[in-house]
Amino acid sequence: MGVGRRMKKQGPPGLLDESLITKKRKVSAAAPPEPETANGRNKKRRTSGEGLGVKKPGNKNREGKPKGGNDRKEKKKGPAANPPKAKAAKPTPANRQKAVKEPLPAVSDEEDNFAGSDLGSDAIDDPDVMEEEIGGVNVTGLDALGSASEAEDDEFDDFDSDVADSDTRERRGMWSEDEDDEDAQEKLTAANIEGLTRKLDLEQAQEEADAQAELEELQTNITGDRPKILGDEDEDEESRPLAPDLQLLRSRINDTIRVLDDFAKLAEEGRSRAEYTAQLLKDICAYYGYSEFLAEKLLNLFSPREAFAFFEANETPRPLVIRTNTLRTHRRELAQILINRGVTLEPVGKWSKVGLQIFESQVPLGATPEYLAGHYILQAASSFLPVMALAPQENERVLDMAAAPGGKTTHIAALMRNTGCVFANDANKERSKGLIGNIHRMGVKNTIVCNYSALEFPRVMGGFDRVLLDAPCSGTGVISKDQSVKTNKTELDFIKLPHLQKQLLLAAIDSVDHSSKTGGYIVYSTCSVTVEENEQVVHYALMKRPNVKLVSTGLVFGKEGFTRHMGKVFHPSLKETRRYYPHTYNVDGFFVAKFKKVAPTKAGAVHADSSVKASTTDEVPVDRTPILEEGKEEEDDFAGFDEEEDAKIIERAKRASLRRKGKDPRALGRKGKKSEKSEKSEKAEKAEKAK
Ligand SMILES: C[S@@+](CC[C@H](N)C(=O)[O-])C[C@H]1O[C@@H](n2cnc3c(N)ncnc32)[C@H](O)[C@@H]1O
Repeated sequence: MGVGRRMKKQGPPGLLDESLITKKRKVSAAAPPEPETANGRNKKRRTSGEGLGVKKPGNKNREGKPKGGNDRKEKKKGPAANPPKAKAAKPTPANRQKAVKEPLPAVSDEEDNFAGSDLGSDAIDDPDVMEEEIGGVNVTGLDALGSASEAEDDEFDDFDSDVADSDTRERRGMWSEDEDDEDAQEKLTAANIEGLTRKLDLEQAQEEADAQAELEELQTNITGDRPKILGDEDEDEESRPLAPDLQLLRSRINDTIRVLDDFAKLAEEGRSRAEYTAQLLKDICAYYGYSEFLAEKLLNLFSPREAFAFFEANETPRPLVIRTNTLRTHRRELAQILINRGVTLEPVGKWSKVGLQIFESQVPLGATPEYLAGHYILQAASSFLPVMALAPQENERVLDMAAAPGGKTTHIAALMRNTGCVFANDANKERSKGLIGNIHRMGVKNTIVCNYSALEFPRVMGGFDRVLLDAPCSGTGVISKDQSVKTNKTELDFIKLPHLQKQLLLAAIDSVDHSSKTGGYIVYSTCSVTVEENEQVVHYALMKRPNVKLVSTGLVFGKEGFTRHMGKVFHPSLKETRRYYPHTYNVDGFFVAKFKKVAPTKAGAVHADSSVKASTTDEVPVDRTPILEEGKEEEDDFAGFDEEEDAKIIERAKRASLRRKGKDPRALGRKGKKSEKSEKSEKAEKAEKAK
């Protein structure tokens, strides 16, 4: 049982990062969000997770002092050291959880988002699992990503400004969409003020705790001890207790990280870095409940200290966020109504004009009249990002390749103001029903739902102005929502999934019209943080399709993608891609890459066996990119409804199919010729008769 589970049993987790909000508020509202240092994160965490009954990083234990003594000492410290507890009269995470944990509608548009992937439980199909999250409201502020007190333009504004909100605009208050409505704004703020005040109280308490923690750490560092962490070589493994001592584990994780941070000074004589790293890996697996395979993969993405922050963040839920459906309403109107219903909320930050972060709610957010009328959708904040990067324009033709249950499709349609045409495709029929439901509920009228394996594109249809591939993935970015990811991912998953993702991405590229007057873009996203599913997939596509290049995502925050990792070197333009982590931005882990297609795909670049059926859970994915006619390299790769060409492709597919079955494909040719002949003689007969 992982710590997450344990926490569920023992009560809700502590605050994720309240101080992040406070700190960000101190900097200029116009300043772009900056990632928190892993160090800073750790300090904050020291004050949370009390329900665990374990020590937090930086406590006195890591100095080798008796644990029990430290516990007592900490209790004595009182409110400053443990703000959430000290503020008992204030709303606690448990209160908040209770407030929003109301029954949800039986059929939720977005529920069961992890089910039914083509890759079954191996692939995470939807990071927007917000319905399930309602019980886990976290007061952490997404406004850490930008000030909440930013000018709010009408959500129907030109999209570019949605992506990169102008910093030069005057600040007009939290909700105002124009300068004449200060009264309305005052009312709204007053209604919401109670909840926000409580939040600020918590922030203050958190700050005090941080200061205390910093002091402690300073004291620890002054002592400059060399903690005894590693066991002796001749130590008997079997003599160790079976059940891990969580307190000890956590303390040792802290100490190990401290040693790895300052190896020369703190490591024991004759011990190597590798030994400490191995110990850390073991302890992380035992403490958080990861398989060693996955923990190592994740550990390798970060410095030890940052990895710890990442693993910690996976133990707490991300903030609950809703996206305003601008086809139906405006964010301020929606906020007003929800506040009147007893919801405490705030804009997610200046990076989005449509997101609202929910702090508490007296009503079930998945069953309000506004929800049922499609005024909003429960959607993880990071799920806004791929669509913002895609930046669909009015009157374009857009393909959403893996669309169910439609969080991003409905966002795309809203940005296009219901003009043009969106093709929302998903290989999973069951999930497509949820997609259709969301499309109807949210008043989307420019979208056609289809049910193909996306590997079939562009043979199904091509020539799109923009394509979004929000690919099925392992879900290592959303572990806080699905703790099973910690143990159910195997080496094979990280072979099969990237293989499928690569083929899907090639299909996405081949489905775009490079000569589109307004677009020619492809966005690839996953809710995973592994390099195999992200940089490696993008790098593969760049190698296979020299007719695309990576361009800026236009997103105002996010960490650069890797250009090298564990000895692998990727194309330098990978720095244009963006990574999102729960511990840096308090959003789900995500990856976003944006390509521009600059030329048609050369026919020679595409080789596939199109006879194989769409991928299913058990199949090892195979290359199913479309077959283009050889000798037509210079032509556009638009794959519309060219009957003659389609007939040839089908013929080739049939031959390939026969070959695969061990049959002679020439039989098909003979049959084909025969039928051609008989067709001719039939025509001749008819002509005779007509005479
Ligand atoms: C990450 S989810 C998509 C979430 C969706 N974009 C949203 O925002 O609501 C991935 C989706 O890919 C679908 N999928 C898996 N394999 C596919 C394939 N070969 N072709 C098309 N869709 C596929 C799954 O059914 C799943 O709905």
